[in-house]
Amino acid sequence: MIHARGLTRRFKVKRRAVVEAVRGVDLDVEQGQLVAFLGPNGAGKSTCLRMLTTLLRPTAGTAVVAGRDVARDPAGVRARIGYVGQKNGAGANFRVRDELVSQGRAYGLSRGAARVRADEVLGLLELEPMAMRTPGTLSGGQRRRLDIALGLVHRPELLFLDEPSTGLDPQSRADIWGHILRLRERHGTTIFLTTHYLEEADSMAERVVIIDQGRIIADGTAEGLKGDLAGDRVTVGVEDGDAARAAEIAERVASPSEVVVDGGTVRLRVARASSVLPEYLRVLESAGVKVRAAETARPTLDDVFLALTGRTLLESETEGGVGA
Ligand SMILES: Nc1ncnc2c1ncn2[C@@H]1O[C@H](COP(=O)(O)OP(=O)(O)OP(=O)(O)O)[C@@H](O)[C@H]1O
Repeated sequence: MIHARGLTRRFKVKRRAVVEAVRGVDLDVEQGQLVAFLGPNGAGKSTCLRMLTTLLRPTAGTAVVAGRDVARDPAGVRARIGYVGQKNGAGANFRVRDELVSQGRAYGLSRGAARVRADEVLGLLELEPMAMRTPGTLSGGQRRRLDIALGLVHRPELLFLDEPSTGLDPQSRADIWGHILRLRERHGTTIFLTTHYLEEADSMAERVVIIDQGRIIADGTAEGLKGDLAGDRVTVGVEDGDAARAAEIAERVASPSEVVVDGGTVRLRVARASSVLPEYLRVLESAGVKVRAAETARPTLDDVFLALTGRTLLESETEGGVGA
């Protein structure tokens, strides 16, 4: 569905300065996949999305999207994809159903066919009760559903969603996700979305692609990335005087990728806490080290980003972007 090679975009900002927003991105997305595209502010997500949806020409590289080349046949790409941007504008004055009908007409459907399709997408996004209202009277979550409905009128095989759940309350976010998952399940739609909510990407998407400073730095299932790149955390509390020995024992029995001693607390990063912890506790006990507390935690996608870049995604966000 998406095949990008060496996709690159530079922006000239001042007389000589150039921002390399996207630097040689290779990406393959197969039909029916749900991919979450993550990265801090300024990482290059929107620029990638705009190139893949033909809104922006690549400086270099190629992309074939839904079987059409973005540079040679942008109209062909646009006819086959749906794009729901961050701020989509359904006009505030038309009724919801009329908005959908006119979108269908804009895609070349006859008046009758556009009406039939409008009713279909109203049903798909459970917007029937709002059909006769104007978008201005809808809640944030309902408006977002209307944005998605508008992106689906022409039955795209591939849907791009830029931050579909941002700015919504937790219940509306869950509701939007329910609809996204259903769309994929019932219609096999390929979905490529950006999100700032790491937990959502973790639990909902089958594939996570992480971009930083214009380059893809990780690509895989959330579980795979966390297992390979971050590892579980094990925290053990001992007497202050025993901490160094507990750390030394950890090096021997737990194969940790990281050991940090902080007062009477020993923090480890290990591949699989559930199999390491019992043995570690047993050896500590037989060495006479008294354990006050022991705790394990699964890694998060932020731990993956930290392992790859030395920064957390959240830190990078507050830095206000890490452009080239
Ligand atoms: N039109 C432009 N002119 C100059 N620089 C640009 C332009 N568009 C984007 N950039 C720069 O390119 C880099 C990538 O921006 P982009 O918007 O793709 O990031 P992003 O990952 O989508 O960020 P966010 O999460 O904040 O939306 C940034 O450094 C940005 O300032």
